Amino acid sequence: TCAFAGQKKVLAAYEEAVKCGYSGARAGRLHTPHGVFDTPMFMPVGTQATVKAVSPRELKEMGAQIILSNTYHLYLRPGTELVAEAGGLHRFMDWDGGILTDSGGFQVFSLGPLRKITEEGAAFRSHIDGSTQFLSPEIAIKAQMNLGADIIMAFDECIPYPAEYQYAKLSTERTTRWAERSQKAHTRSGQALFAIVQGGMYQDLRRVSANDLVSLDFPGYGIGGLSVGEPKPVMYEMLEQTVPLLPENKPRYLMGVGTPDCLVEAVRYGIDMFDCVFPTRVARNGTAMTKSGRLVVKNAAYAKDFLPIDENCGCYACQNFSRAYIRHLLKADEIFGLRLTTIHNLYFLLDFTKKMRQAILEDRFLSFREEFLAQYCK
Ligand SMILES: Nc1nc(=O)c2cc3nc(NCCN4CCCCC4)[nH]c3cc2[nH]1
Ligand SMILES: [Zn+2]
Repeated sequence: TCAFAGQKKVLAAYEEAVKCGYSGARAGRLHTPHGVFDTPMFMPVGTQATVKAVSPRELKEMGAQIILSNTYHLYLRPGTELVAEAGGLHRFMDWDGGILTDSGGFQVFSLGPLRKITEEGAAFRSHIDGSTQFLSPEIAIKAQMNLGADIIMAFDECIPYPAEYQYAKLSTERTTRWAERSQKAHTRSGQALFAIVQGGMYQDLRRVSANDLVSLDFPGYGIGGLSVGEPKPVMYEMLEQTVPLLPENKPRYLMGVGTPDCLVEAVRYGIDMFDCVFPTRVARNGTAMTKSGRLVVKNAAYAKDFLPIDENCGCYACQNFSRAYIRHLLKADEIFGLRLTTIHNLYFLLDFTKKMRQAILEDRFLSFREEFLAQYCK
């Protein structure tokens, strides 16, 4: 096991990671000001200070440990100073578990139309009111200190896919300079600042990015610039190049991933933390996640199906309601229908990472992965 080495200035520490077999899979515990959390972990996404359609009480009940929120959105609305005046994001949204905020590095490039990137930062137009806005490492870090999350992310550029080698090289070098500026601007003790590895889909740039950020010594590392439309084998290859270069005793967070098949592969490479809007987003169009793939509850086939979505699922939806009932609600545009599919999908992924952790601790992760992939149709 890798004992936790003392880290200056931070609490997102990594304790007792248990290696499993010859895979890089490990089960660890993440220390934050709001508790100690088990990894591998899935983090439900609450972009605008709410995980859509579910309450903090329901999140707690289904086993959520850390939830994600977005600096880009909260900076534009309601404003991060306002959240600070409200007592910070935990108070504002009544969540006493862990919170991780993304820095805006992805949202600016994926949401903000018309953007211009310079050494200083990124100029963009607000997707809300079209106003001209600007984010830099300093502004993004100050905004995240105002929000008061337990783990915050360095300001980076998520390189689009595909990208020319030269562009990926220059952007990755700039992201490393932005990481250093993020570090200098980060003065809030007790809050962990993670760097984000870039490098596009180029092995050498991925290695340079990882090595440069490791030498700047962060308490944890995000792996960015993936799940941006590249084929899954390319994503796995980038993980294979990057993860081994990151310190064993620090958490690795694969940003924006994902579906259960991606999670089980990424855990094998040594990833500890995941976030994705996928479970909450597909829930809102009536799709439920199961261990054999997706189940579109809205389909006519389930009109008289009085079984739950998944008979072996312990979630509130599966314990109390049938497919026929949920389908009826969805067809009738009843909000409760979306809530039930969302509760199920979040529970499914939270439970899935719990099952992976258990398999790692019992040294049977590789057979767990085999069995799961055999049953799961993508
Ligand atoms: N700061 C930052 N840097 C990144 O490179 C990054 C890379 C990311 N890649 C994704 N992928 C999300 C893909 N998602 C899948 C489900 C449907 C909506 C899009 N999210 C990301 C977030 C990111 N955040
Ligand atoms: Zn369920």
